Amino acid sequence: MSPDRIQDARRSFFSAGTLAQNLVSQPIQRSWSRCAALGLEVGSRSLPEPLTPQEFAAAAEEAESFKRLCRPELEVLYADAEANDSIVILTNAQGLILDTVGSTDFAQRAARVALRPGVPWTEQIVGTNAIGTALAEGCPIEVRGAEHYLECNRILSCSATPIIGPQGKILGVLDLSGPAEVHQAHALGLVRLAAEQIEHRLFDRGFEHTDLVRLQADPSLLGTPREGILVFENGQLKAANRQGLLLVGRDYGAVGTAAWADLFQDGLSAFSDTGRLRRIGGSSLFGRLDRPRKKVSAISSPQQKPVTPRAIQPIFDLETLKAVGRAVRLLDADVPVLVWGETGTGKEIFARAAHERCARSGKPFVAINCAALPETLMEAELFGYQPGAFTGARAGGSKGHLREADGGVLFLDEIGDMPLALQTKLLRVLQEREVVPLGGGRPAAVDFALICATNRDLAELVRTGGFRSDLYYRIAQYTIELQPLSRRGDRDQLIDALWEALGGRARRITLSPDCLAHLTAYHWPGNFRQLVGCLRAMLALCEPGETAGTEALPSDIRANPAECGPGRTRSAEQPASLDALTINAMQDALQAAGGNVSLAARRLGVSRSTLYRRLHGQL
Ligand SMILES: Nc1ncnc2c1ncn2[C@@H]1O[C@H](COP(=O)(O)OP(=O)(O)OP(=O)(O)O)[C@@H](O)[C@H]1O
Repeated sequence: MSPDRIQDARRSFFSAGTLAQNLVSQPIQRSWSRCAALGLEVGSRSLPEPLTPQEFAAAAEEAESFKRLCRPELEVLYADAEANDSIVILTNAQGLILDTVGSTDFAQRAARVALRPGVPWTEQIVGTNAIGTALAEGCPIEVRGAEHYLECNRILSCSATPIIGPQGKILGVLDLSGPAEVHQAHALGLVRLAAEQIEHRLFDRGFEHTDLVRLQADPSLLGTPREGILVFENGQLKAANRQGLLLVGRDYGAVGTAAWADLFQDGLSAFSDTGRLRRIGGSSLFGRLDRPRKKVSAISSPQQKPVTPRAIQPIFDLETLKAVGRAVRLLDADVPVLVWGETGTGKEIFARAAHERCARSGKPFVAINCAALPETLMEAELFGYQPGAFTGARAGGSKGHLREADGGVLFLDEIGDMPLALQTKLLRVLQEREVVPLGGGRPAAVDFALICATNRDLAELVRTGGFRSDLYYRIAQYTIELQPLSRRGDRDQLIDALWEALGGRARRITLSPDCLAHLTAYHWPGNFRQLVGCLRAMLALCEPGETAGTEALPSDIRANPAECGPGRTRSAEQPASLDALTINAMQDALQAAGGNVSLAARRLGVSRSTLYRRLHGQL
């Protein structure tokens, strides 16, 4: 919808009180009417109240398994969001923002209208918006600029979709938000696809005792996230995904009410495991039946126990494998290890690999991201607390992550973001090997091996007073540096290995030589995270047996000519335009910074996202 048409629609709705036909979509019109009926002030500038840190911690803990379930898709979208000055948002079923990842620049702008973790974005509180309206309408929606009810939210352009559980209950919302002036035509498609994959994974476990039917009009899509799923217990429809219901022309109202015989002409017991299924009053479909394997009593509900995302085996080059070996020897000798690397270079994956191979492998691996924990909660989360230590504390108290790591390995990610007061406390634990929980109580002995990680210059932080020197010398006895992908000369082999690990070969999807050349030439500022995310997205968009050409690539990678990656040479004969000189200067700065976008942007005196967008032809 063009901005002018939205303005016309606003004028007729807010001044004349009428809804002009077709100026904005029906769902937006319905939402405006709901907001008007609630008496929301369009010009209101008061921001929605965030939850208190304790309330937010409780909500985040409750949603922990849901967040874990959505993590692979968040990583896929993260790469796209960072490149497009946008953020990915995950909320719970009440529209409370649990997580945002993506462009730091845009996240800061979004925070000015309280689009940030800890704030509920329901229609009742912030008027028409993609998250709240997707919840109210129960379907995917895009809300652009002035379609937002409140004037202050016009700076946003957001696409959101509810994530729906097997019984039709909304579990949360996935949203991609960016600046209103940039129309991201593919954003809604991307979040829908991601939600479809999350919803599909919900059927991986918990339905072993039931008849689970996979459906598709095209048999080659059976076994992919595009397939429909219907679950029957004693012939009654008990669960389904959206695609499954669409294929049989029903909605979630059919779950719990419809029977097999209402949907198909062929009897369930007569259906052999794979074949055609004739619908009642419709065309036939291809189906595959997973027959029950376990007794009902042994099964817990899939919503209570969502599956953990399918992770791929890490792929290490020889250098990294040797570094893992060194880390193992250090951990076994009780020497802390510091892993340094740009974002997404696989610092946590590296730490996990070292844990799996070290003497403490049978014991816990506890990973804590010091940048992700709100400062107010970090102390309680790390050191634990006594019952009633503070308002909002869990009744039984908490052991704390340091004690949870007892016997195993503690991984402190983004250690450079730990507040100074906690650095002092952590140093004491490392020296005395005991933890004193908040609110008093007896000190408890702890024994863990320590791996810290950062993408910051800790020595510089020490010089500027942001990091305690004594803690620095304690944790940085041995530093391992992980190379950014921009510096790796084996990117083609790496892409090939990741493609295989992600299932590309198993699904008979090949990368065309041109496509592989683009992927190889690209400098991957988001490193493994961006590369894995990009390959996952390409796999999701390709059909089995297909060859992925350059059209399957995200636009920024496609726009980066294969021969013009880092290390390209400039022709001395060609006169350079101002624009070309700027781009070249940016590319040189990026190369000089070893591919570190933040560092290059700092040196050039421009923002990270300006550098990024400029290099990818978006400015
Ligand atoms: N060696 C690897 N092989 C395969 N995939 C990897 C590898 N390293 C990282 N990844 C992928 O990249 C993602 C990010 O990895 P990880 O969280 O370890 O990076 P990080 O350097 O700790 O990131 P950050 O600095 O943002 O904390 C992983 O979830 C995984 O998908």
